[in-house]
Amino acid sequence: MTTGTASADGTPLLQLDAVEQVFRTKKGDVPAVRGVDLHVNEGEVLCLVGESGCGKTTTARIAAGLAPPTGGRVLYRGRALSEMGSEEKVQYRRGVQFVHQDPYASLNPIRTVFATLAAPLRKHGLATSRKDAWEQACRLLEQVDLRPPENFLSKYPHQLSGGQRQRVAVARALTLKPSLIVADEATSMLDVSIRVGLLKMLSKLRTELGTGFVFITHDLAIARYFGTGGRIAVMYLGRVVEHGLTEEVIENPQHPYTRALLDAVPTMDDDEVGAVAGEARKLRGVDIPSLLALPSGCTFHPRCPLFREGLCDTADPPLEPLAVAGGADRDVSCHVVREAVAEAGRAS
Ligand SMILES: Nc1ncnc2c1ncn2[C@@H]1O[C@H](COP(=O)(O)OP(=O)(O)OP(=O)(O)O)[C@@H](O)[C@H]1O
Repeated sequence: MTTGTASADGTPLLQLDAVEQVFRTKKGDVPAVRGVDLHVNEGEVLCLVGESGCGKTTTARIAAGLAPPTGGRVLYRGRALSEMGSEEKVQYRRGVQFVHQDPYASLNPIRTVFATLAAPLRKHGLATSRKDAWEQACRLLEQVDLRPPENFLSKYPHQLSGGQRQRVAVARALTLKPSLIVADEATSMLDVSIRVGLLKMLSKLRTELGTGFVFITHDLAIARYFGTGGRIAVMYLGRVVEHGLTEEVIENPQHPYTRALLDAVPTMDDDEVGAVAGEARKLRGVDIPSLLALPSGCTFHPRCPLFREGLCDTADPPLEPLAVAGGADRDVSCHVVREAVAEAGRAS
């Protein structure tokens, strides 16, 4: 599987342009997303990873049009959502679907599976009759491997297992033949064996239907499995700190935060983690700082094993392309790594 393609004129399917999200709370302003630039091409998978609270869900909700950002723009096929007319908005809403972490919360408990799948088909005029809706619903359930579909159509969410509910949620997302699915920790509430089955099914959809994905997960092992052939963006305190091709980032991480996340993946072979400077692999601080009191300079500096006083605590490192030996298209925001790579380049 390879990365997706931009349209003929190079326009991504979906683009976040300097997106910000500040939540106003009684304790103060919470800058949950702080200037995020991301894009996903047709048929491509972009994984968003990072610890709890780093802004993944907020970014996903903005990408799916569920919350307008307080700054920046979201563009679908090159058109800013904020400037779209009503017909364009309908196309966007059909084209980009959201799959929630908790299918039990996202499915209407008083609707059968058939009613859940038929509602968007009817609303968008895609089913001409009840029989047509029933047949389409059967096909959708087969696509998500719920067979025989007739056994499921009359059931209510509480009569299904967690894995089956999430498959119904995916089937509902597929009703409008979307170009992009934004899946927010879609497998995290499931048991491991069921999780693997769902991931396999989503991968199959990716291949068979060519659907693009923004795939949110805190688990790098899952990102590696699902994101193969795509790109990965690692978030920390509302910012992207590293971005590149999934395999390259996972095999040769550059940002100390990405390296620390990979160290925490239990199944990861240590040999697969590349060495930047042979630094300690443990994070210095234990607690992630509060968004209400962000550290100066690089916000990762209080936890960073590469911390350099006077540099990392004063200047905020921009996310910029980094020439990684033998790699391509890497963006990293770290002063120390950038210096090390530049020095290595001068020495060679
Ligand atoms: N509606 C809100 N009001 C105030 N703060 C919020 C709101 N939604 C999210 N936040 C805060 O914004 C930050 C980012 O939250 P977000 O849910 O996007 O992170 P996440 O990486 O998806 O974490 P998790 O995996 O735990 O959901 C967190 O500090 C969270 O507490």
